[in-house]
Amino acid sequence: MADELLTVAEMGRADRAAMAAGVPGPVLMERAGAAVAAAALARWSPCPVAVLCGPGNNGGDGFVAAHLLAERGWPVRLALLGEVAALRGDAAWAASGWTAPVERLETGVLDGAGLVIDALFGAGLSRPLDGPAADIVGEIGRRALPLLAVDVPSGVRGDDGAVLGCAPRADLTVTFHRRKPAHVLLPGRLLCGEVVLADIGIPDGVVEAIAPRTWENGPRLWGARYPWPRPEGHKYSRGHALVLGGAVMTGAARLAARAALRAGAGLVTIAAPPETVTLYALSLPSAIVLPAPDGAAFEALLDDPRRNAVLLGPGAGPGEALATRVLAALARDRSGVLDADVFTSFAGGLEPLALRLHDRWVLTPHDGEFVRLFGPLPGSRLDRARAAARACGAVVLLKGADTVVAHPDGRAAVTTNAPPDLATAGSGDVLAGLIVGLLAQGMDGFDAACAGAWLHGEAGRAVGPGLIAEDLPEALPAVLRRLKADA
Ligand SMILES: NC(=O)C1=CN([C@@H]2O[C@H](COP(=O)(O)OP(=O)(O)OC[C@H]3O[C@@H](n4cnc5c(N)ncnc54)[C@H](O)[C@@H]3O)[C@@H](O)[C@H]2O)[C@H](O)CC1
Ligand SMILES: [K+]
Repeated sequence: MADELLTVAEMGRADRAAMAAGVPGPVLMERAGAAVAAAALARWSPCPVAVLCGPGNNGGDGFVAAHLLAERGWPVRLALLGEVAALRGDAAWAASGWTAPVERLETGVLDGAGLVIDALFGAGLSRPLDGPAADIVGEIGRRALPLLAVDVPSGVRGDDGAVLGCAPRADLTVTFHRRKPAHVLLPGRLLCGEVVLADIGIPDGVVEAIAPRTWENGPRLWGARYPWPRPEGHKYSRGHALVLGGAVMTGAARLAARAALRAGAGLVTIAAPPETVTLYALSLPSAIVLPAPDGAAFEALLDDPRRNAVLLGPGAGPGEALATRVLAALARDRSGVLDADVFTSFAGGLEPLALRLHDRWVLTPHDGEFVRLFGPLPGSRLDRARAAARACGAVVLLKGADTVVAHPDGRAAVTTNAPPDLATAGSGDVLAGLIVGLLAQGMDGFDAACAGAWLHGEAGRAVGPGLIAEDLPEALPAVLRRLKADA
């Protein structure tokens, strides 16, 4: 599938499994270095190159790439952090193939360079850059030199994309066999630039044996289960979403309801305060709008099992009334989405939710709402979303430029297609609507959250700068046409 994301430890297992399967380490390194050289040849015209090698196998890749570029007539200078004699294993083997001078790692090696190849640290980074490594990274930035990073930009932590101390901004990063979280989570993703994934001959069966639990979000993950309308279908077979409408912030539920319809829900009902029924009805002819003056009226709407998916939160106003409606929805066998004001209504009191939630429910907090409900959990966004999903029993979609979807069973997907234009009022309401619309059609919680997040990103890219939330549902038909064409 190649959308799996391997942790640094899993990548090490893959390397070892490949060697156990008869692919020697030097062959892996030779192929890695060749992929680096090929990427440089493809992207840049011949120019003086400064190859910066670290003391481990990342440096080994650099030695191989330097040798291959020099063979193609590129002027190459190579600088090493540490001594050649200190190199071990595959890196020592790679260095033996470099017969030109090995310079000390100092900023002077950058003089006249048109390209820098950063082979200082990769999977073995274990602490913030310091000393000569930090100095030369700073100088590369000051000189704004084009940079090709080997595996990851040095200083970026493979498992979460965090920057330890400092790290250069790469134009291109060549990584091997499978991408790591650092290539999709921020800030790592931004520092990597374009990521080239190179096959270094690790047998595919190796990944199956590792059975990774993290993917980059995309149609290959859930497309086979996308609920396309069937010829024999009708609106009642495409589910019925119930959206709780607010009395004041009516736009949120209207955006969500429209998005749910665009996502393909057969019917959408907005449960509205009586005084707002006309407003909702006028703005959404295809939605059913029913008055729900109190909790009992809302529960009466919930009691109809055809209303199989429920969205609560957007524009509902935090407090006891919303909490009561949420618990009423959870008391019935429904799927649904909890968003926005729900997290304030249950701030610090996850227990009542966790007792009733299951994995056909999706929570869609942004960072602030996440902390309000789950507290300041440690670790990366992947770690935190996973911990929250495990704690509450529902799928947790932690919104951001690198939205993470996590299932209570440990699966997680990172979404990388969201443009910054999506950071606008109402965008989250549309996302919640997309997800409840997909749930209504029978997608499971993890698939619906992943597909919703991806469609949301694609709609955002389709509209682009100047985007307002109202544009997003309208952009969906074109996105779905492309999704269907590519299926
Ligand atoms: N067969 C394989 O495993 C392949 C690996 N590939 C490349 O190898 C690197 C991983 O190499 P490794 O030796 O494990 O670590 P690094 O080269 O990333 O780090 C070297 C070494 O540096 C020390 N160190 C860590 N952090 C710092 C720091 N901040 N300052 C100074 N020194 C530091 C630590 O001791 C590390 O061990 C992987 O990224 C690939 O590029 C091949 O490409 C494929 C086969
Ligand atoms: K590197």
